[in-house]
Amino acid sequence: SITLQHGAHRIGNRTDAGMARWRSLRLGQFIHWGLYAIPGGEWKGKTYNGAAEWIRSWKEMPQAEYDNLYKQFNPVNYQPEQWALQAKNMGAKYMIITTKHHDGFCLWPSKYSRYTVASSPWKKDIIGPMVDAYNKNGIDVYLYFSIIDWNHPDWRASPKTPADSIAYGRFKVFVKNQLQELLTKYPTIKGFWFDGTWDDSWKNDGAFSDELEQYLQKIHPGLIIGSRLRADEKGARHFDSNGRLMGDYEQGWERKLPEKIADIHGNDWEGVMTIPENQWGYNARWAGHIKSANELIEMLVKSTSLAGNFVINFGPKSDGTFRTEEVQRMQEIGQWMKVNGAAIYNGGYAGFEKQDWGYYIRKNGTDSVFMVVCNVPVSGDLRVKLPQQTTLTHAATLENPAQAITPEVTGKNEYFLRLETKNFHTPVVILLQTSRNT
Ligand SMILES: C[C@@H]1N[C@@H](C#Cc2ccccc2)[C@H](O)[C@@H]1O
Repeated sequence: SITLQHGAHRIGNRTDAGMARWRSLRLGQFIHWGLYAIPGGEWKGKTYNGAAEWIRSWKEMPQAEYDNLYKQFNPVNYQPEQWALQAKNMGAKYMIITTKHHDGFCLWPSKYSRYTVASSPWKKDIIGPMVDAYNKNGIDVYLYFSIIDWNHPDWRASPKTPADSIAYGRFKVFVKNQLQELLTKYPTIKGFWFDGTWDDSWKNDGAFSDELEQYLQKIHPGLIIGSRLRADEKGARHFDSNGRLMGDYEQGWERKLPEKIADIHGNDWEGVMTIPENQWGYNARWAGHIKSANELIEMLVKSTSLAGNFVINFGPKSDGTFRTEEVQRMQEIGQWMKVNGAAIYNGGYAGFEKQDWGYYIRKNGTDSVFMVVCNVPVSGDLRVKLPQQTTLTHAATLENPAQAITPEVTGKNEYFLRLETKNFHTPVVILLQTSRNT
């Protein structure tokens, strides 16, 4: 390995209580909300085919016109308490809100910028009431913050001249000030979710990203910050030039998930997922494949089975309401979580041989293992192969815990569980009590 000043400062996962809590939450809600919800993927009769929150970069969108959308930001139907209750009923235990996306518009009245809600017809702080409402409902809040800021005069993707470098130096002070301001105004937040850290200016300044992370931890000990913030002094991101994870969890799983346990290299990780293929902000026209509640539940189960968190994204409309399809997903997922949440919260890798019918999840630190059946075999027989020296002592679904399923023992550590019925409309969860033969 090579000597690095600004690589990973810790080997292995965090072991403190704050990180253990993050690890137990498993299901999060992402919210992308901002000026981009006003055009909603369309402009003057034309449809933007990219991600709605990137419409400012579309050649058909005059940047000055986009930058003036703040004069229309007035979410008269914004009800943070309703948002929080809806998230609670979905079973989300944490929420990530865009305080500022790449367009630079701040959903809080920052004293370091005029490009904020304070300048809009709405005038009031959006973030504060949201943090309060979610915390009141027992949901932790993380603040999304984009380093890229297309609106700020000192932002540079790739400084070319000495003047660029001086401007970008001012920009770094602005970033540090805004982050300190967010921590001061919203002290109950549990961490930052950084984005927009791929440009040269950031990638080639590993020292600053390192110093910034240490500064934030100093003023707010225990903050949880993913790997996307950091670069090392050689421009390596997420993993330093020695292959070690920087930050508190791997934050690269965006619209994709690991397939097997080897893919996570023992690191804490989090997957973030859109319901359409690639829309984070509100898009009036949802085209392409729209994920069903069952698809999202299976992704949540898969993530939990691989010891990771799973965050589902929602893009509220400019008036502060959610589109019907998103409300339906939250309700359907919530119904499943009400019955089966015990398999998700505090769930982790079981260490059992993967079977075709679905996923194993171990309740962390116990001998309780859940089978989540997503693919019901036409035979109705579920094969369970246990590790050596492990025996099955009891099995029953979470839906009918009093109705034990008598396993058929077929050989060394192998059982078949027969399902009473094969017609399920959502993944079915069976709790296995096992014991290790010491
Ligand atoms: C969490 C997500 N990250 C942002 C992005 C991006 C992006 C930008 C360029 C190439 C590939 C992905 C999206 O706008 C959304 O905020």
